[in-house]
Amino acid sequence: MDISTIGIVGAGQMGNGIAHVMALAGYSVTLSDVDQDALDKAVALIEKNLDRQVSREKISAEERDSALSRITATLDIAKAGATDLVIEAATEQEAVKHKIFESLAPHLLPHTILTSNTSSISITRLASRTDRPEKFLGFHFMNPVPVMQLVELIRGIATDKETYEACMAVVDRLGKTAASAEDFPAFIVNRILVPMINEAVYTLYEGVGNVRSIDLAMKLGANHPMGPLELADFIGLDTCLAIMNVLHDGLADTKYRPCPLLTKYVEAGWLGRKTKRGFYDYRGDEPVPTR
Ligand SMILES: CC(=O)CC(=O)SCCNC(=O)CCNC(=O)[C@H](O)C(C)(C)COP(=O)(O)OP(=O)(O)OC[C@H]1O[C@@H](n2cnc3c(N)ncnc32)[C@H](O)[C@@H]1OP(=O)(O)O
Ligand SMILES: NC(=O)C1=CN([C@@H]2O[C@H](COP(=O)(O)OP(=O)(O)OC[C@H]3O[C@@H](n4cnc5c(N)ncnc54)[C@H](OP(=O)(O)O)[C@@H]3O)[C@@H](O)[C@H]2O)C=CC1
Repeated sequence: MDISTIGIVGAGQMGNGIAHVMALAGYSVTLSDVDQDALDKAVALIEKNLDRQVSREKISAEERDSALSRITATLDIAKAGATDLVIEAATEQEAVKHKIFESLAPHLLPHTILTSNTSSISITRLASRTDRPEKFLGFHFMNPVPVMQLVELIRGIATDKETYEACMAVVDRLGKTAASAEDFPAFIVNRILVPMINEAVYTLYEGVGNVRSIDLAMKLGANHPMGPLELADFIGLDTCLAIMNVLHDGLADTKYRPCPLLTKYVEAGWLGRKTKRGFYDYRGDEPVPTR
């Protein structure tokens, strides 16, 4: 099946990155959100990131302009539904995602493939509430989308071969690499990465190190490009907590217990970079550790 139009639901940090790479690869993109402010910010950020690519001579000014002309931002979810491939990239809450797939249902074309960029939630369960579980796939990009090479593809129990192959062809056209994961809580990357981040928060909670020393230790001691707390702020602490809850509930093992300190930051609304405060405070010129 040939895919030329893409609908993205959710214009947060992942939605804007996915719109960016899809438009650059020549797809016609409809980006939707419930919030006009989120849409405006997403388009401005895409423009800024494309400009940076032009200034670093990764793309030409013409490629930037035609990519931008292929993106339509809208509050109308119906327009995102009437496309060849829908990628849901809204907040990591199962109820929110079910509601989005329900709202999309009347607007889908008969051949529309439905996917979710979820970090952790069961693809089989999301698919089972739609009219097309065989045309449903986990399409999991990594953050920042324009930079990261990997896309995890997760088949639900009913996903058919044609759907998987059509999405694999999209990954190829983006110049990215796919890894297949089975549909178990948090798939591959986050099953390994997010418990490590949670352990870093326990390390902070128990006073083994402070924010700076924990991040420094993992950057210089394990050659990670970002320390685990810096990375948690980058991902979003609400998303990290949601993933730990899916692992804890789905695998029923206490080793996935979310650290109470992570919960406390989320309860405070200190969600990391996106709210300008998390394990670091980003309101000044330089990030300042909050512990
Ligand atoms: C939670 C989930 O479900 C799954 C996940 O995504 S988990 C998170 C996975 N991601 C990671 O682990 C990221 C870890 N961090 C890194 O790899 C690096 O710190 C990084 C790539 C983000 C930045 O690298 P860096 O060397 O410190 O920064 P910098 O030199 O400024 O940037 C490198 C390139 O990335 C680009 N870049 C950096 N941040 C970007 C962003 N947010 N958006 C777009 N492009 C970005 C820069 O423009 C630069 O591009 P060029 O090479 O074309 O010049
Ligand atoms: N952050 C990361 O590193 C990664 C995240 N993911 C996954 O991608 C998805 C999005 O994450 P991310 O972009 O970080 O989250 P963000 O919080 O940055 O963005 C989520 C966006 O979805 C919007 N939204 C909420 N409800 C709806 C709705 N009903 N309809 C349309 N839009 C809605 C939010 O609007 P508002 O702000 O108004 O609520 C917000 O603009 C999640 O499933 C996450 O797990 C996957 C890979 C990496």
